[in-house]
Amino acid sequence: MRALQPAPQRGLLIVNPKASTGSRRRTKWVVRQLGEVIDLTVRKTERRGHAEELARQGAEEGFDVILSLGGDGTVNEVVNGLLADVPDAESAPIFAPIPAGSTNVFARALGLPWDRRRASMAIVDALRERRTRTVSLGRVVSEKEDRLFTFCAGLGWDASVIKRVESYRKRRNIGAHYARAVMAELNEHGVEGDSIDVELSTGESDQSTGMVVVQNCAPWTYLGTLPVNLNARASFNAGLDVLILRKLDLPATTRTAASLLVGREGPDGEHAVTHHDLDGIRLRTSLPQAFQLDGDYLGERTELELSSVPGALRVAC
Ligand SMILES: Nc1ncnc2c1ncn2[C@@H]1O[C@H](COP(=O)(O)OP(=O)(O)OP(=O)(O)O)[C@@H](O)[C@H]1O
Repeated sequence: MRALQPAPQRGLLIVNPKASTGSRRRTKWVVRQLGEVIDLTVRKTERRGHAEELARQGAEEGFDVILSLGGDGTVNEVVNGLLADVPDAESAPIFAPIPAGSTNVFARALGLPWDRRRASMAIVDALRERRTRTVSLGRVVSEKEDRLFTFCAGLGWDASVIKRVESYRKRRNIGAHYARAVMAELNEHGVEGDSIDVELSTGESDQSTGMVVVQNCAPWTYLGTLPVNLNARASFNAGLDVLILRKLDLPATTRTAASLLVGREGPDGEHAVTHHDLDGIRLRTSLPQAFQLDGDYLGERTELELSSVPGALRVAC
């Protein structure tokens, strides 16, 4: 007598057709590969915010697995949607990020290969073998939102640069756009902004006049295959890490930039301090400052409450 096979998992693939390295051909290939291992439904996004609605609806409909095919913006929306109405990770669908953006930080931080085809096949294998792992997330509450983030949040200078990169619209050559945005930002505003007051859950406090970057995992981003580490010890198995750039002048910025690109440990010194494994961080500014979440510019904010959400999400990987 043959052993009973478990029923195939029901999967929902949420496709962002506008993602920078997606295509119809690639979507077809991904759908074919996934169709071999799960009972698959495919839905496409039509606008910003739609992936979140589709994921929320998918969780309500009882899909076992929800996958994104897009970049980190789509990952952020899908994760927020699938966890919106559930009490814990165990009650939510399993998530898997199939990379189709330009940097795909979350997927790569999970250990998926840089090569997009190999990354997709790694997810297919994990689904076939029903391999999952649970990771932490970050949460940000401000005057405008209450959202989860998968890898980072930033207030100040890095968010201003991201705003510029988005305004160039990054179809190709993200590295060149990034360099151009950094130079334009330096020329126009320099690196010193209004001060940001920082309060840590440990009771310590500090002040920054450049930027504060909070991470849920490492690295902060990639330039091509090169990881850029601001908080090199940040991990899915720990609380949040934070980098506070205290006071910046141009030579210090150049040294910090060099240590980010060349070193693996991230910056540390009199101008830049990091803190590891925190439960929470509160940021306050007198004037609104640029804010980014998972690499998407979201506008300006004056007050952010960031906290770690341990064991928040189950991922197939
Ligand atoms: N059909 C659509 N039309 C326009 N925008 C969309 C559509 N679907 C999703 N979006 C938005 O596109 C934004 C960018 O998507 P995503 O991050 O997936 O790709 P990307 O920009 O290519 O990735 P990366 O940031 O890694 O380069 C997201 O914020 C998402 O809300």
